[in-house]
Amino acid sequence: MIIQPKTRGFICTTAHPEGCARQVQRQIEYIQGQPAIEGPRSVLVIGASTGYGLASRIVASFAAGADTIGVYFDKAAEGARTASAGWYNSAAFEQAAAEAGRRSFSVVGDAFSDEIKTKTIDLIRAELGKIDLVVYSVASPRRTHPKSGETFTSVIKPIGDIYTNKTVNFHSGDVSLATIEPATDDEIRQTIAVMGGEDWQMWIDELQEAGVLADGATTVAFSYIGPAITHAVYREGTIGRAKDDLETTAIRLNEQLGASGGRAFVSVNKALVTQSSSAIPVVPLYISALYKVMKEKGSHEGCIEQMYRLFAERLYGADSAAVDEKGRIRVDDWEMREDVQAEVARLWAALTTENVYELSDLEGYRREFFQLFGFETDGVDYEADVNPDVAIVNLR
Ligand SMILES: NC(=O)c1ccc[n+]([C@@H]2O[C@H](COP(=O)([O-])OP(=O)(O)OC[C@H]3O[C@@H](n4cnc5c(N)ncnc54)[C@H](O)[C@@H]3O)[C@@H](O)[C@H]2O)c1
Repeated sequence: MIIQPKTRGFICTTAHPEGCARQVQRQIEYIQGQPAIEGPRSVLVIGASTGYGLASRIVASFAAGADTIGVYFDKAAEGARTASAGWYNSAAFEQAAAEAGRRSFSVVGDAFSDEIKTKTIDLIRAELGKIDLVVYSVASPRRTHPKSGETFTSVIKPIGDIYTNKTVNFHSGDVSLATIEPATDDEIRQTIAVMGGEDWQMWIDELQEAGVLADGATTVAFSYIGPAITHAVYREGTIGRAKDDLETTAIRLNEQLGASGGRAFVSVNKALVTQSSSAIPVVPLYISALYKVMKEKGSHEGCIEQMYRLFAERLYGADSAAVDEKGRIRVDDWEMREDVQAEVARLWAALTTENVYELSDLEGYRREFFQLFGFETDGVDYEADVNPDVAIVNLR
């Protein structure tokens, strides 16, 4: 079939297998051009099919030469529906890993469930023995609690006061004011239940109890802080409360794993175009302004560059002890540089519908958004007939 993008708001409901494969290949080639990392040998990535999770899996496999298991929630093609981007990404990753002689396995299903945890543990036992790095990179709008059965929905809202700021429709370029009502206490509770640390803690507990975590194992999950412009809707809003909970979980896990020489970290990453970040009001316009400034300064990074730096310099490098006052790794350091933020703030104040393509990299944002789904990728013939039905080798 001929696959074209179909968008609904900030969601693209189709994905292109060849375009996704090329995006994965581009990330692998970037890693192959970097020095190898003396790092983990057996890696579990939870939330491994897109964004930061996929990039960390590529780094583990192609820079450190590790065996990997990826857990993710993606759908195969069915009838007239294409598979999701994460499915095609993972198919391409598994294929490339197999060709490079790396061992890798995919577990597709709900990482929040007991069933997928048990399945993953059985797979580790059967194939890898023990894991020495667990990357937790799940981003989801919903979670069903495995014990109580309650389904929680996360919201992205301010806390306390109504919040108004600029936002952009990145398809049309319209800059307008978004006004968001504050969250209720129950919405805060539910957002923490989805995006906080409880599920990460459950994974580590269950891996440890099953005896499949190596002594000295490391685990890392991802957080975000960002500038004052986004604080009300992000760090001081509902999602920020969830990140506070994730960061508290890291401190607890660090003690828990520390008993056998292990470590747990939160890494604060840069704001980037991913399926999750495109759903947050205000943030896409901020990212567009940030990209403009960081590209001009030559310090722009995507997921793969961020994850390479995290592994090479922080988790397994000379700077492994470099954490902030709250024990967090900061690979958002270049984003948060004073000169970068001063320039972003200057642009932010001036941004309007009339000048948005000039003062920000909205065109780059829009293109990267479509590239997440395998569209607008160089070298792909989008008029050609493609088979949407792509198998994942090593799917368990
Ligand atoms: N994108 C950013 O700007 C940014 C910045 C800093 C930190 N982060 C954090 O990084 C982490 C990953 O975010 P991302 O932007 O890479 O998101 P993403 O949407 O690209 O990836 C999310 C991953 O989670 C998986 N997933 C979702 N629900 C699942 C479930 N129930 N079971 C199994 N897998 C599931 C998806 O399949 C996908 O692999 C999040 O904690 C996010 O807050 C993101």
